[in-house]
Amino acid sequence: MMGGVLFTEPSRGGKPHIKFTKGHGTGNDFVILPDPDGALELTPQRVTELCDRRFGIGGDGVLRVVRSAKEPDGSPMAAEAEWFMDYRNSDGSVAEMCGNGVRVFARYLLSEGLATPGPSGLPIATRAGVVVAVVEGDEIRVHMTTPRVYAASTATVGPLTFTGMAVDCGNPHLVCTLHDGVELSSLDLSVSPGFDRSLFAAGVNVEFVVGAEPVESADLHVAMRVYERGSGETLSCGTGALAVGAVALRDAGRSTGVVAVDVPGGRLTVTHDETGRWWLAGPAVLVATGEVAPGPGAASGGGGASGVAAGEVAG
Ligand SMILES: N[C@@H](CCC[C@H](N)C(=O)O)C(=O)O
Repeated sequence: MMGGVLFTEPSRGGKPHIKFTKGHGTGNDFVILPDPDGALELTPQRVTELCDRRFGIGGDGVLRVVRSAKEPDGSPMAAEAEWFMDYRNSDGSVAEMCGNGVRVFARYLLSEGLATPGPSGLPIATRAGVVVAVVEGDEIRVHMTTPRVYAASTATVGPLTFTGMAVDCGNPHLVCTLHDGVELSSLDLSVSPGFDRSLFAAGVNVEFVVGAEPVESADLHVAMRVYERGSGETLSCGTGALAVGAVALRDAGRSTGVVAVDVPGGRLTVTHDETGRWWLAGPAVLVATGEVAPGPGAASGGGGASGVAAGEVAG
């Protein structure tokens, strides 16, 4: 395990240094900030600085680790889940849920000894409700909130228009199936796909999906790429995979089943089981710890670049 970390401590020169851990789930990467008592003022600017891949630590988002009781969005769930995942996209925006993030968040809590799973797993509060994480070796499997497939819509990528289904996974998704002859790798996702802003007033995460060769471990197998609201194209999106899995099972006329979802960063597995639960499973890895020197005025929300003062990489 990496060195133990907990929020700020007076450090060199008397400046408070913020401790962080870096982690990822299938290449969807996060800066994890322990803030058990909710003392950290995490402005959108601070988030963008931390997530900057050249001037900061780099990440698709930030996971602030705060006790539910200490966070207004989390306190209604405090009796059910001690810890709240405060998720921020790399552009500083707040999101309701992050499927890879919550798996990495669980790995972090367990690695730091901040939580012990109960008989049914480790409950974690999110803006989309309480989810429950279960460790299975290198993988973390999460009982997610139920995805709701609710409307047909379209997305555009350059001159191409794709039909898709809107899916609510706590956060918004639009799952588009590619037409025959269009390669997943050919899509230019360097800019946001076009979408119906009257349907997705708060923005949307857009998944592009193709069928893949059967695999033994799953009933269905697909591959996807994603353009995430607030982060751009990422190597993986857990809630995106959940949305894709829900649409794939629905299109196959199946009420239950296992869907292997290949993403550029690896494979996630979505399961709808006989009890009606939806599960998301995949690897969740912590790769480094370090300290960030707050920039000038950062504690009060001002600017300043993040300076990594010290770090340690997991072996
Ligand atoms: N990568 C995440 C989703 C993160 C939030 C999303 N960009 C949004 O704004 O809804 C995942 O693994 O689910």
